[in-house]
Amino acid sequence: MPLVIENLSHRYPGKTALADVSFRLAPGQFNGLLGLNGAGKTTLFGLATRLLAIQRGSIYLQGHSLARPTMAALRGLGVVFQQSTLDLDLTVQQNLAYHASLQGLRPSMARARICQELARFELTDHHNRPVRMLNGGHRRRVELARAMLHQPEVLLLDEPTTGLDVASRSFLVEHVHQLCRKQGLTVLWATHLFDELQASDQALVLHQGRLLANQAAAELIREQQSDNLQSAFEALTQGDSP
Ligand SMILES: Nc1ncnc2c1ncn2[C@@H]1O[C@H](COP(=O)(O)OP(=O)(O)OP(=O)(O)O)[C@@H](O)[C@H]1O
Repeated sequence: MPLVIENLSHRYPGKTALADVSFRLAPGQFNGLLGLNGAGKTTLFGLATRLLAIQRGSIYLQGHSLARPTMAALRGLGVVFQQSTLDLDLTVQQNLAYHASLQGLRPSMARARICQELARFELTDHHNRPVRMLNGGHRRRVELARAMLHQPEVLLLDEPTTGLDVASRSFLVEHVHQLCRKQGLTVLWATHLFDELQASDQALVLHQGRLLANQAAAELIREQQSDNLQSAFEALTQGDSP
């Protein structure tokens, strides 16, 4: 299994952010991590990317525990954080080349991979422009291209479409779904925008630190006797509120 989370709990001073969360992601699956502000999504991402130390529970990346990860296991992970981490003064190409060198890609391999990802995200014409000159949608595409450079098997994205217009949002949603279908990429996509999930995507509902559902979006809608994912989510989480 690409990513397994077992009995994960996390507490900040005075606040439980995650309470006994367990799930496993199947290969090639698009998983929407659905939760309102404060549900615990970013905390979960922080633990999976080792920005936060695991207090209780376990995370396995392709069978390797994150408590003692190998370099090979860590290379299986790509991440797009909520806040952009691009260098605005560097060009698109320079941002990607820097990341490729951090990932230890040989220069010839790095050039080839950068070309492929620029083409995939329709950025080739922008490769020489400083990131500062790109619009928000194109900047997000650069971050995705960068996250895919080392060909990870698992991609984590924390609310990647926040603040983007409709066209940019659907470009990203469609391209990441294609990566799952065509390349077998496993995706965990945190969002509170319900239309970003397709019927066959897995919907993981996180509410007040607890995982309330983990099933196909269509199944969740049926089970909650709702017309769409948003009302299914509301039915599920309202029933759970204190
Ligand atoms: N450093 C911190 N110290 C104390 N409490 C925190 C800290 N970081 C997060 N929290 C709290 O933990 C809970 C979960 O936060 P988290 O950021 O993981 O949620 P989220 O689902 O990512 O929300 P958002 O969409 O707003 O980023 C929230 O109640 C938040 O206020």
